Amino acid sequence: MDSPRICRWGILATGGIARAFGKDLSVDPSTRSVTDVRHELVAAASSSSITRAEQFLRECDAPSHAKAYGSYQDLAADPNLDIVYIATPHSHHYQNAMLLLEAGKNVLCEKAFTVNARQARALAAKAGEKGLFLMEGMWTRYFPLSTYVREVILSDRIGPVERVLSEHSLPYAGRFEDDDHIMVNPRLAGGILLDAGIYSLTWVFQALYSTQPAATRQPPTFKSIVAKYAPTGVDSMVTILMEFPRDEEQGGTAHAVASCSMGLSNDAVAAATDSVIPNIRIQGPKGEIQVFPPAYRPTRTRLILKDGTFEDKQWPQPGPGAGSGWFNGWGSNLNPEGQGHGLFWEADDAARALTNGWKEGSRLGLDESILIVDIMDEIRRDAGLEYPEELETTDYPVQL
Ligand SMILES: NC(=O)C1=CN([C@@H]2O[C@H](COP(=O)(O)OP(=O)(O)OC[C@H]3O[C@@H](n4cnc5c(N)ncnc54)[C@H](OP(=O)(O)O)[C@@H]3O)[C@@H](O)[C@H]2O)C=CC1
Ligand SMILES: O=C1OC[C@@H](O)[C@H](O)[C@H]1O
Repeated sequence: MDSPRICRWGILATGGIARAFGKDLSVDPSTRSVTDVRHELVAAASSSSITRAEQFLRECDAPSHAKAYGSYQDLAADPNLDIVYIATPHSHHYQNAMLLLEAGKNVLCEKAFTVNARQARALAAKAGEKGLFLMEGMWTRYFPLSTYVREVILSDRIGPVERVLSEHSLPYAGRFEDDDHIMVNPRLAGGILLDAGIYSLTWVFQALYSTQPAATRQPPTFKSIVAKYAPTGVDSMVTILMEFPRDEEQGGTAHAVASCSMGLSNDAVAAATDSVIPNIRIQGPKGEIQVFPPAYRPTRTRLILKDGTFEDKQWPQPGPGAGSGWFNGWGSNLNPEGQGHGLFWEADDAARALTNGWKEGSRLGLDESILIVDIMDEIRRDAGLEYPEELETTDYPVQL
């Protein structure tokens, strides 16, 4: 057997998800039956201070030779990296990714990919021009649970999908210390759509778009309703009604409802209390596949078929991992000590792509990332939601 390819990672930013990702890189891949790739955290940069980057590397158990940088520019100039993971707020993804691509770095960029689709297209074009790998870090697509759900759909066990109900809310309202919080600050491209709605859309797209034949699948038409968070004007609740054309053989259209809220508790409370209420339901004429909360990191599915089949499955994240100590807004520890977080699945996919010379993620290509940002653009436009000009621009470099 060939020895695994070691992928040398840099991490840009040192916040919550950066720490979870950094810790996941050190989880032994054999615990998830992965033998072709391994990861090494070899550098991290903090825009706050080099001391912060040093502390971050220690928290992530990075090897002693890992380099700490006090600026993102210094990280971009490091010649010893295979790829860089961007973990800044949405507002900064475009500028950060452009910095890295210009410096010749492969990039894995956290969701939501960019503030708008013009920026997503500009990044895809830059990556293409430079022959670099570029992927949106929509980790949920890479879980074995998601592979199983897609297989259920592709194997026709529930028949052609007719409807998807997809919900992801976070119980944050009233819990922000101030209006600078990442979730509600327009200067950080806050708002529930880019933060959480993208997961509701992810499940709709896994069921009704990426599982359809590439040659015939078509973008949906849709309508949306948006409520706003009064103190800052960002979106606080979004409901999207979608209609997907189906191919000639299936006929008609499939419907989807994708919703998200920063004030409701159904997702997090359901996860904390082990509720039996699914928040994703993918329905066809022969039955349905359900996914239980939270939608971004589900660990439980249920298949119910009209022939009497009842298939419950648990999908714990492998470990042992270091635990990120990552709490949701309801106080539930989403990644207790001893468990992996689950970000290693997307890291594996990116590392595998580098080995094979692929330029995009295998479960979410750039075209689909761009299409989803296009939809979010239109929802924001219809609701009169615009971020500050320097966040929406495709100019580079712009100081934010
Ligand atoms: N996949 C998932 O499950 C999750 C994904 N996310 C996504 O990850 C990204 C970051 O979220 P999260 O880690 O929660 O955010 P945090 O606020 O915890 O961290 C963001 C980091 O970005 C850097 N940063 C640079 N400029 C700014 C700025 N002007 N204001 C604030 N931070 C800045 C800081 O690092 P430094 O000072 O070191 O430069 C900061 O620590 C978002 O895109 C979010 O949607 C978030 C949570 C979960
Ligand atoms: O991606 C995310 O998943 C989990 C949420 O708690 C967080 O707000 C979001 O950014």
